Amino acid sequence: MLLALLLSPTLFALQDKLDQQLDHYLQLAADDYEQAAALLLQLQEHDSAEHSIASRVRLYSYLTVHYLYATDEQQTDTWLQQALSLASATNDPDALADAQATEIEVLALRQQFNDAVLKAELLHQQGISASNPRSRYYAHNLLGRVFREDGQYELALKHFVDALQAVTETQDQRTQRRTMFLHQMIASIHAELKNFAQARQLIEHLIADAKTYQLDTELPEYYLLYGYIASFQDDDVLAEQVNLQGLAESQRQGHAGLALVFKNNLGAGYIKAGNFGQARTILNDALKQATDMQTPSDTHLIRFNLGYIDVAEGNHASGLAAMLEVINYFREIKLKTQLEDTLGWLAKAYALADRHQERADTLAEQMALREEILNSDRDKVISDLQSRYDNKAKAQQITILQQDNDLTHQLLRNKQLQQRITLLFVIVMLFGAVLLLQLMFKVRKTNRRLKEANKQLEYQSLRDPLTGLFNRRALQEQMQRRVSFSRRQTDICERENGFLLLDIDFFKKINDDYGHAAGDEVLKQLSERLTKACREQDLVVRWGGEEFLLYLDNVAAEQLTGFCLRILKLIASEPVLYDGKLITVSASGGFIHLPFAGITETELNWERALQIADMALYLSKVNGRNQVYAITGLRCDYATANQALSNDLQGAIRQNMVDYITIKGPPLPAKI
Ligand SMILES: Nc1nc2c(ncn2[C@@H]2O[C@H](COP(=O)(O)OP(=O)(O)OP(=O)(O)O)[C@@H](O)[C@H]2O)c(=O)[nH]1
Repeated sequence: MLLALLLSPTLFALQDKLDQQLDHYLQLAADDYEQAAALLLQLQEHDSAEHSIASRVRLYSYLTVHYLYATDEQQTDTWLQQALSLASATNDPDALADAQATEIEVLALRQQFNDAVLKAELLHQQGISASNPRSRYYAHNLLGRVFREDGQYELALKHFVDALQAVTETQDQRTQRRTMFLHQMIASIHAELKNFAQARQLIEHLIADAKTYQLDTELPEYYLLYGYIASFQDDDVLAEQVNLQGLAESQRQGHAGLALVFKNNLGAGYIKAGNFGQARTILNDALKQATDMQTPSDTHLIRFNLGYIDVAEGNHASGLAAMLEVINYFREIKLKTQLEDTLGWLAKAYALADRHQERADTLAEQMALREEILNSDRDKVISDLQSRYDNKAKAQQITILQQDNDLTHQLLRNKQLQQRITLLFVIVMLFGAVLLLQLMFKVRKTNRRLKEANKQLEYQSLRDPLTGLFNRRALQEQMQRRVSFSRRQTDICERENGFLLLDIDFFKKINDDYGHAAGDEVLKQLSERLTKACREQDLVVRWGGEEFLLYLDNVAAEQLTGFCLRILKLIASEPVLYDGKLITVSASGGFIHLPFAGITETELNWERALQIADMALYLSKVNGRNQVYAITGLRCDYATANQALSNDLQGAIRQNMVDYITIKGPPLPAKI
């Protein structure tokens, strides 16, 4: 084999034949598994005590791992026991390192991770004192991987560095590949510890080395890690570029599975950049491929990412439903690490959909799951340090969301309270307004009633209850108004007002003949007749028992006779009908103008004028009744007539001091 020829002659000299054949086996295993397996089984058959203990233990170790991969448990255990017992019996440090490392590898591959870590820790404490660099490399490499998976990154790093030291002492075909593998491990630890700068430096060297040494087969894995680091460094352009290279490389090498991972990672990158259209295109492509390849885990992951795009593009319900379906799948198959990651994205999706409570719940579930992962030995690998970082941030985020939620609730409660208060206020105001309106109506009504009552009272106080005519008080008020008006007006003398005082003739006899009620009826009917005869501005007053006073507005001297006659006729022409009986009625009157004969009212006021009218009425009575004596003027000056006018009108007439006219009433109808 060309590769074998390149091996160092010095190293060959130190190795026995079995060792050389085992080296050959390793080289074969990298290229042709079948041939390598066949060689190993040959070596098993030809196992003999001639070979060095270390070589034999190495053979048993290789057989153990071979049977382990072939899932032959019994053979695995047999050869492991052989290796262990031979190594411990001889106490050969190389043999011990190989056997113990193999035991750890078996435990790890059988997923007895606790035991693997325990043994690894024992081996670490005990120290690896193998002189053979291959054995040292193998043991340190294995411890590094176990501790890395256990999240004990410092220990892992230490063993990878030791392994690196050991590998530099080996100068064989595998040295380069082993060195690069160790660098890849160290880079991934840096990445997991978020030392992205160092991780990136290492992976960039590795990619360059892979190209230099034409180890292209390693490139897709390197690109995967490189893309991952770039994405975490938010170098999205580089991440996309690297993932595209990785995709091309894995497609070129026919690694369909890896190509699918790159497509998904490219999609995730586009989602991160908010480039949902491009993300959807590549993820749809990946989904088709994943469905064809029947890889449910990838299919679900891609569907999950597509669901997130839906949410981000506003299709909350369908997107969240798709994401939840995937989450349920991860729940079912108990892929805790995947589930934990996806819960983080689901929380983001809930944030986009403004569903804060669900977001808080999801973050809480994610945190609980992370806790569970931390406590579960098998999955501890993927989480730990980062979890511890993130959990704190998540806890804070949950508290903030919870507070946010509480605040929203509080605001909602406040709003509801405010609405209730407003409603209450409106109701109170409405009630108040209604009460106020009612009160206003009541007040108005009361006022109206009061007004009416006042009016009534006023009416009653100024009216005669029997006839409804004004009473003496009304006249007095009218006269007071007249006095105050005349003080302000100068033209008062120009207005010729007049008093016509009327008294029913023989009224006592009417009462006596027809009864008091008949007398009342006469009073009422005459009142109506007088009211009709007068104008609105005139005042018709019941002056006494059977006496009426007409206070007349603006009666000119020439109208006087006509007016008085009309009144006398009104009373006497038509008898009063009462209880089927016709009662003949007449009246006598005395008239005087106010002001009288150009005399000021200060000298001759309305009361004195009325006295004169009363005296004129008396003259009507004594001179035959059914007539009016109107005193129309003076024939002498007032000072001369004053005394006689005060108490003896008859004397004044006799002394020719006054002008007067007599208006005779109509002839009375014959009594029935
Ligand atoms: N029915 C009725 N009679 C009244 C009323 N007021 C006064 N009288 C009566 O009117 C009568 C007036 O009588 P007199 O003063 O003698 O006068 P007269 O009978 O009219 O005689 P002369 O005036 O001289 O024509 C009295 O009998 C009173 O009782 C009243 O409101 N109703």
